[in-house]
Amino acid sequence: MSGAPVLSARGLTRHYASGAGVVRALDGVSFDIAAGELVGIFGPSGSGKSTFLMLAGLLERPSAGEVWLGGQRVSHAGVHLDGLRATRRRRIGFVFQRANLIPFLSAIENVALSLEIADVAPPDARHHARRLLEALDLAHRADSLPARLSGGEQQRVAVARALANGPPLILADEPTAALDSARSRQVMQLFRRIATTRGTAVAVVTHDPRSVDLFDRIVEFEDGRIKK
Ligand SMILES: Nc1ncnc2c1ncn2[C@@H]1O[C@H](COP(=O)(O)OP(=O)(O)OP(=O)(O)O)[C@@H](O)[C@H]1O
Repeated sequence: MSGAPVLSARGLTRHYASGAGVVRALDGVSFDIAAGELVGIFGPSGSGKSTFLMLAGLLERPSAGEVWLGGQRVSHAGVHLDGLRATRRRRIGFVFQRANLIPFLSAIENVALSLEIADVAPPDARHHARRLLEALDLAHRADSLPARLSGGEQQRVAVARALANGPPLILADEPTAALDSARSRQVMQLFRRIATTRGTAVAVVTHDPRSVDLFDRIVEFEDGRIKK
């Protein structure tokens, strides 16, 4: 299995019924992301970027096409999404525009929770969560509630949470849209570091041209397709 792309999208398509017509949100998108690769997904509003992440992240079923993870076909038009829950939890980490941390849990508890949901014993989860926060330069914030953290710190906790189960794939949807340019750069550098040092495949949807130098590759969407 080694050498297979971490993520392979093949002819990925998603149509939505809209009034009398059909919206072709995604229209036959194929591309691979290898281990250790940081890919930027750009394109105008409505071009299908978020839809792609929802399909690649096994959160929605494609109308046609397939999603392969590590050389294994996991999603296709007939798939039952409920049956993919365990695969999603083990193999994919998500980061969204807002950190969406649980407000009454500290930073470390937010990270540990995602491990406990995956059946890690609470003391081990807490230990691992602390190590992750240390690795992301957040050890000194471990016991703070989200409201006491800056936007950039919250987003780094969200990245720690996405990394907690050691997924081979991270999917991020506009993770820096709510941040100023310095903090946005810091979060993008974090993705760069994760890809390089852990060999994680990372796809980041963004409108922000300031971090293009960090990407290994840029994919541009237009009208639900990859722009040639
Ligand atoms: N659940 C849905 N039902 C109907 N149409 C949808 C649905 N989700 C997305 N669409 C449509 O599909 C198209 C692609 O949307 P998508 O959110 O993937 O674009 P995007 O590139 O992520 O845009 P943005 O940069 O604004 O987030 C749009 O025309 C959108 O209105």
